[in-house]
Amino acid sequence: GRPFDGLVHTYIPDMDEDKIYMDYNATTPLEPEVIQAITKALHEAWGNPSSSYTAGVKAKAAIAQARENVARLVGGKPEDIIFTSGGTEANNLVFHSALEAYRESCRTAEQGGDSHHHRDNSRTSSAWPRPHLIISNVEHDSVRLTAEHLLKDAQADVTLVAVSKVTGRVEVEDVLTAVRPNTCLISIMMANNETGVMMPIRELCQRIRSVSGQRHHRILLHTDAAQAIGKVGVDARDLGVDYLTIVGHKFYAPRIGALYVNGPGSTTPLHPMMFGGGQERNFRPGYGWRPIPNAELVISNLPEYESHMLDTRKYLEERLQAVFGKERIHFNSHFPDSESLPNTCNVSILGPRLQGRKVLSSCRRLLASVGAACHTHRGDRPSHILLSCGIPEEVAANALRLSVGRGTSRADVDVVVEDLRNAVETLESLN
Ligand SMILES: O=C(O)CC[SeH]
Repeated sequence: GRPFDGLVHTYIPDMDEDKIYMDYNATTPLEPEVIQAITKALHEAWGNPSSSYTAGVKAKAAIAQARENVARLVGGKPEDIIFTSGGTEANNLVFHSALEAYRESCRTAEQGGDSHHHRDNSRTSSAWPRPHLIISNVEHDSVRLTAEHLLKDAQADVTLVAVSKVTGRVEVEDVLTAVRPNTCLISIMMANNETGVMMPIRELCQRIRSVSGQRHHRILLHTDAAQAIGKVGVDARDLGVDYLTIVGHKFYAPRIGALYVNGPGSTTPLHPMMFGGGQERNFRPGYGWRPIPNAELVISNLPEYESHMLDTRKYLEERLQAVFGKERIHFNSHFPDSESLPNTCNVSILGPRLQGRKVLSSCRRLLASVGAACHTHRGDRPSHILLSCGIPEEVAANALRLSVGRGTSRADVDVVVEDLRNAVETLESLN
């Protein structure tokens, strides 16, 4: 791969030498140490972890080590970590568990002799209101579409709390206003994948817990931390969440996921969506890849990663304004009153011929996106996330999402800005 700046041993495998990757919010390459650890595990720890002979014992030990690594990464205990196939499964498991917990609390109330609620083993007796879910209007599709499905399937009522067009984030008061007696889950992402804006999760959890005492139905709290881990500190217990979603392929690990649950099945409800061979204490049976050996890399290097990515992103923004002029550059990820991820620059180069996809396809070296990778099917429509944040349509249409990584250098930024300048010149010279 290309030489890097020496900060970390990161390289971009299998990529043309002259390409510059700036789409780290979409996915990250694996660290060499991770590839080595996986290769080692494939050679030595291939056994069934339930088997008592060496290969099985080694496999079980590898999983235990990965679980401990992930627990340290998010400030939990190893028993709080449930491995999943990815972030989507982890998010779905949260919604499934929250609805099951709500139904159980309804049945418990009925069994308490509450006569006017007739006994009914259907999912929720008609006497009880449907469970109510609260999410934001800028969530990842694995949260938004899960909630949408439950609404369409008449399994739950859903409120999408709109982010503020001033701060780009969900405001705690607006979430509190949306709470109902039948609210059973609030799921708000820790940081948005397109704007990089961080949500006030800690304050939200504190305020919700302060009102939960007098309620019949517990409000469970979840945050999808996929975009935050590896970029900023993530401490589930400090945040005060019941669930926290972890995704490996956003911090140079394999494409697997995990769910932090504060005391799964005891302090916090967790109900399996699948049944089988007992893996993951039956919360999530079935074998999948476990190794996230590079948690130590994040734990010991996070301050350097974070400051390097912030420095690189700020340099990128300076160079964009220097080359295109401040009046032609609109930063869609600048919300002065909000915290944001260190690595994310969502920018529009203003002009009638400079739609994001056109500009990117005219670039020779830059590899980036106009928004979430899973929204590519939306064609040229501006990102609904940017529109929800109050970005005008003609500005959102020109959005480029530039997300830098641990190994992105200032030299890479210079190449990318020059590439963008050439692309814009070409597009504006077309008659
Ligand atoms: O934002 C991205 O590209 C990753 C989630 Se689809």
